[in-house]
Amino acid sequence: MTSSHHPPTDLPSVLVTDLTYKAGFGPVLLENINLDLPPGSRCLLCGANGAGKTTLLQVLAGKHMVPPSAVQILGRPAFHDLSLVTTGDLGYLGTQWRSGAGTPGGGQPLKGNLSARTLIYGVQGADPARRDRLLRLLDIDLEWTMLSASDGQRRRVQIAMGLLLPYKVLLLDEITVDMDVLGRLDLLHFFKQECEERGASIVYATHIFDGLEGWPTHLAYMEGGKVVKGGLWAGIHELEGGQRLLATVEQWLLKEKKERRAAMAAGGCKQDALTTAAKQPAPMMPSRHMAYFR
Ligand SMILES: Nc1ncnc2c1ncn2[C@@H]1O[C@H](COP(=O)(O)OP(=O)(O)OP(=O)(O)O)[C@@H](O)[C@H]1O
Repeated sequence: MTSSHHPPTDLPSVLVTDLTYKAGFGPVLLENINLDLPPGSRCLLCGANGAGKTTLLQVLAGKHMVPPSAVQILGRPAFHDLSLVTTGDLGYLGTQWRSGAGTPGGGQPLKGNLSARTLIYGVQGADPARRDRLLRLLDIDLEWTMLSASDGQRRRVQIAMGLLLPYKVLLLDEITVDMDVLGRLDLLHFFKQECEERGASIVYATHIFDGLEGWPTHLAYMEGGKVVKGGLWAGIHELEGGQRLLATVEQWLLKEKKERRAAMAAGGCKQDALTTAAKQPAPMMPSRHMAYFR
């Protein structure tokens, strides 16, 4: 099946509506998130460690079940419409090596000492010109083997595999972290071209802001599972007048840290009570099932 089954429309590339998500019986990890990214968007997803960026990207990638109306990618429900992945329309590149590189649904660890050539030429349906362009861009030696390549070299091969098919929506989770500065800037430039020339959309989670000035069209800043600042880049008043991105995000993070510490100090007595309760012996439970929760 090819993406020609889905003719171009004016639909948003990514539409998230009142998304709240919790993992099984666990805590709420994402709360009341709204996001509307038209074709051609480049959205910078940022926030402190544990803010929920990876969780949100994984939900957008269709890895977790949410109501079809909560997350629509190209007008199709992210979890329920498998064709998003099988056509290559939706790509996901995370920090782990995934068997279906660049696509959700993988997750097997890399096994065997495969060469870059085997991996890259193994991606079915890739356009040879696009493949050559990516090999040049990422400066890949096809003779690299994955067990002897460096982290950055392995990452380059992974990125190339993930980009071989011309995605319409690409989700990136900290993928440039092991790359040298030149490789990183070249890649950012390539992504910008893809959005401007093909109308692709990218959501990019990162803590590295070097070279990002002028790159994003949208921002989503997360705190505790919520998007607390977001929308069109031009509409974010703190970033007006050439204010540096790093300095601005640093201020937001500092403010959040102070508020979190103040809340913890205020909740000290409550915490003590919880700790005391936790130290009590677990009650006897009559069934094996309930014993599981002790
Ligand atoms: N399956 C799960 N069950 C319970 N809690 C989880 C689960 N997955 C993630 N979390 C918690 O959700 C929160 C958000 O995690 P997430 O990995 O999305 O953060 P992040 O913003 O990507 O962080 P970082 O910048 O460190 O990569 C964390 O507190 C994490 O411990």
